[in-house]
Amino acid sequence: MLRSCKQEGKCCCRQCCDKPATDIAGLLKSKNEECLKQGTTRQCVILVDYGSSWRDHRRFALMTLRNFGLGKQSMEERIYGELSYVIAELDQSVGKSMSPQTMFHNAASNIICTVLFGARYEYNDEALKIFIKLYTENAKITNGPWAMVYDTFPMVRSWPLPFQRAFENAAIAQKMSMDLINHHKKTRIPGQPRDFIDCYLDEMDKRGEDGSTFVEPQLMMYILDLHFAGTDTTSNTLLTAFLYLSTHPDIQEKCYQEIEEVLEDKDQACFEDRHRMPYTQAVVHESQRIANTVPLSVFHCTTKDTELLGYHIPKGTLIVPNLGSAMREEGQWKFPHEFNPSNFLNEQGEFEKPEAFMPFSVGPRVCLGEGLARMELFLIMVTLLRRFKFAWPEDAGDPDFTPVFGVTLTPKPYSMTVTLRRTE
Ligand code: HEM
Repeated sequence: MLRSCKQEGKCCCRQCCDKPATDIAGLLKSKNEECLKQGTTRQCVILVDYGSSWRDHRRFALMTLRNFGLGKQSMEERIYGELSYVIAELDQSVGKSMSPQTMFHNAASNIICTVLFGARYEYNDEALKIFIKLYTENAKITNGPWAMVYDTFPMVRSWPLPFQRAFENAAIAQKMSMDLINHHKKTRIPGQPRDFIDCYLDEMDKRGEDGSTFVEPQLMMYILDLHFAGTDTTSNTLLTAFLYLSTHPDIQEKCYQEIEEVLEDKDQACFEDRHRMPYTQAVVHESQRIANTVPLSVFHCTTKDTELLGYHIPKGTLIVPNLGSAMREEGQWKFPHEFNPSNFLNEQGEFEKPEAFMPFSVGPRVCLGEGLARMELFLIMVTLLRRFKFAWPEDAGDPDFTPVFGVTLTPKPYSMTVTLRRTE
């Protein structure tokens, strides 16, 4: 299939995921689903099959995110609120080297937490540390060799092998999610939602109990879906971006110059400013391309017999969207194998997005948090690059760009030195 796509000069992944309607929007009962399903009878959005429950929950989340300010100023304010803590942490590292590993996870987690639970956690809060540990561990286990063993040999599933860790983690996360819901139930005023949980509880009241898919166990899983999806993805993309920026000082400097020129005396950037910053936009996108954060997307399956590039694909076939291959495919990119913002710039230096760019996937199951993630990446990168200069430490040896594989790709732990450019 890849060969016929190449012959036609088209992007195979896009043609596949973007098929009309919902031909491949289904999901098989995969090992991932089985893994995460243990201990609960519900799934919510990410691993749920195509159908009315998925559609209703997806619509509800998009509407609720919009009501809490996505695309409006209030989401920018949430991001800037969290950025002030990131800046405080980096301020303490000025003149030294620091590892950004947990900092970006904490920040991304807190931004989505303010929408979900109406609260953020201090960076040394035990609950935040536990959430992040559970998510990062499970992101590796569920696409790792032990998950393959689990999937291939049903008889070993109850044995005390390392995949049991994923179930233990899921059980702890579910309990934490349920505690948050119970706390909300005690403190909420119906009809006056403070956050996503309150909105969902209001929706449950509205729909009643007659066959509605809006029920508490779904809410518990929904919180975890959104919290995990909104944390490990954005943070690993930022980690990759700063790994490459600290090792490519020329690119970092060009970004800084453009940001300063465009913002002049303005205290901070807004998301709209991206249209006046083609080079920085290109760097943000190039970071996402090279990060290849969710390399195999979420596994789909065909919902009916379908045709793709002349191939017949029967209903129920497992589809693994290889987003990573699209984002490095020769013929689709000027510089497929190097970190080079020119991949997103035309001859006139204007920002241009090739169709093979699909870190959020495409089609009906496209990432639900794309808008939020894009806003976070732009505002965080612009703000930090304007205030600080990041460099690869002289004594750190050669950088290792090989990521650690999992549901998400993670750069190996690294440090960068931090210098202050401006104080206000
Ligand atoms: C750089 C950051 C992000 C990347 C690269 C990313 C990527 C992806 C990808 C590849 C998928 C699978 C789409 C498919 O099945 O075809 C996905 C699904 C999803 N993402 Fe994201 N994501 C990011 C940030 C976020 C954020 C911030 C949220 C939270 C609001 C989020 C929530 C979701 C949800 C709920 C789904 C499941 C959608 C569905 O099946 O209907 N993501 N994401």
